[in-house]
Amino acid sequence: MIIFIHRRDLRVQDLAAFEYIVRTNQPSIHLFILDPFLLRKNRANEHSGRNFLLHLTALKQAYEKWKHPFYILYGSPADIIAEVLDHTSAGEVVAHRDVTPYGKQRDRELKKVVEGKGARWTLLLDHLLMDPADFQSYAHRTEPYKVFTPFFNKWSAYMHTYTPAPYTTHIRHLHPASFHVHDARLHAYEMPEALEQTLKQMEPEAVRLQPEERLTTFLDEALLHYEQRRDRYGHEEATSGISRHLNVGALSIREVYQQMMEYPAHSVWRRQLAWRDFYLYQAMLDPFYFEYEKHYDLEQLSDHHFQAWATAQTGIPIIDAAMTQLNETGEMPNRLRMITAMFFTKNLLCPFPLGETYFRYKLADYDNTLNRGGWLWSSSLGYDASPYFRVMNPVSQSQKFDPDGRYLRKWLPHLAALPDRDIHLPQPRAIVDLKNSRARAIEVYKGILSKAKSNPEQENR
Ligand SMILES: Cc1cc2nc3c(=O)[nH]c(=O)nc-3n(C[C@H](O)[C@H](O)[C@H](O)COP(=O)(O)OP(=O)(O)OC[C@H]3O[C@@H](n4cnc5c(N)ncnc54)[C@H](O)[C@@H]3O)c2cc1C
Repeated sequence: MIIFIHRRDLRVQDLAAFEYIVRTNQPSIHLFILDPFLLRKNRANEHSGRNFLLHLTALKQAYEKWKHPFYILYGSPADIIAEVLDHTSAGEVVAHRDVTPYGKQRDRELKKVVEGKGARWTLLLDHLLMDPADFQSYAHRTEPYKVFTPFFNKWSAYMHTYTPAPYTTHIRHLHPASFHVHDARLHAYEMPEALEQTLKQMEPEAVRLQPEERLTTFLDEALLHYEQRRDRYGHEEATSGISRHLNVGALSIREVYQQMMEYPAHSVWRRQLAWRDFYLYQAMLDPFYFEYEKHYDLEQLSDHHFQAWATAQTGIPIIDAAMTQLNETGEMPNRLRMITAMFFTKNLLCPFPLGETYFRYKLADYDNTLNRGGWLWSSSLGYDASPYFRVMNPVSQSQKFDPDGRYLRKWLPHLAALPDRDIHLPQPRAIVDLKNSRARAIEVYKGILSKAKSNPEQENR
């Protein structure tokens, strides 16, 4: 018997693990462990936590539909797996590989516990389009690519040869197994009443999620115009909006890729999927990926303006509109993520990890690896990042990508009456002068980069 632990793979078809289990022809117990560590700081009530719990509710509904038992337990993953192994005859525990520092540490502990009980611990790759190890050998490389364009060229050739087909295994092909969760010791790992209620209340919304429909609608109706419209954030539906489903695994990346390839005008959007693979690949192969800040002296930066930025009180309309959208809905279009992150790190001289952490709670589509990639790029502190002397001007960005101020009027109704000519301009109460702060940022970041304690980019190239 196999125990399968769902993590960021909240769906019931096209999973590497299902394919693996069906080949072993063994019954399987499927469970999800709600880890209190990942729900700390009221995460369940933030957009990122809610998006995850919503999809977990949808997963529970899918299991109910297919009548395969599914257990949601609450507590330390290592403790829970030890108990489940003690209560079942399972000889193997299977999960998909995680790339974050916490995920890797958790999996080391799980491996120890599982092997300590005489069972087998199996980790499978599921959430990238390509297998990084395989890709490295295809590219004849020992070090990971650090620059996107050469990576993308090789990735394109690789994908052409090894097009990732979705797995055809579905939950209905597996043999369900169950165990007695009400045993006194396992009872301790039942979900707290409040969380159970939260999931219950999410049921009607979970039914309406339908990630596949969202993908199909985008491909049918918006893919053709993606290149022209993707930065026009005043126009909704210009981008796919699939990230909130993709990052929790409710959509399979292989399925997305296969469907996209059926449309001739896919090249620009495909490149975005390559950025996703690029960051995930870096996170797996570059030991510095999650600790870039340790290599720089960020002492000249401060959290002085953090509150004003986070609460949309900077007096720069495009920043305040974007932060209002984020705080209210958990969404923010890509161009606005770049602009707000660059404004935060450059004009406001705030350290990027502070903004990165804020996005962690607020973004519905939060993904540790992609969020870090975006913040490293915007702060000019990662590899292949925006150059330190490039500081986007929020006003000209706003004039260029939202010329009629439609987005600003939606999120900042108190400015709605202003004419198009004025609506983009800093308010009299603006907390920084854009020109002076830009000049200061260039000077400060030049210093930070030249005095890097050790240069991860060089060391690791
Ligand atoms: C500071 C900052 C923080 C970010 N944090 C996150 C995050 O936490 N989670 C997240 O999914 N994305 C993040 N991004 C990347 C990007 O903004 C989102 O992926 C995109 O806005 C999602 O919208 P969409 O699904 O409509 O994308 P589309 O434009 O339809 O693109 C399709 C898919 O391609 C991938 N993609 C698109 N742009 C990027 C990019 N720049 N980098 C990596 N992958 C990309 C995503 O998986 C996306 O769903 C961040 C970017 C920045 C600048």
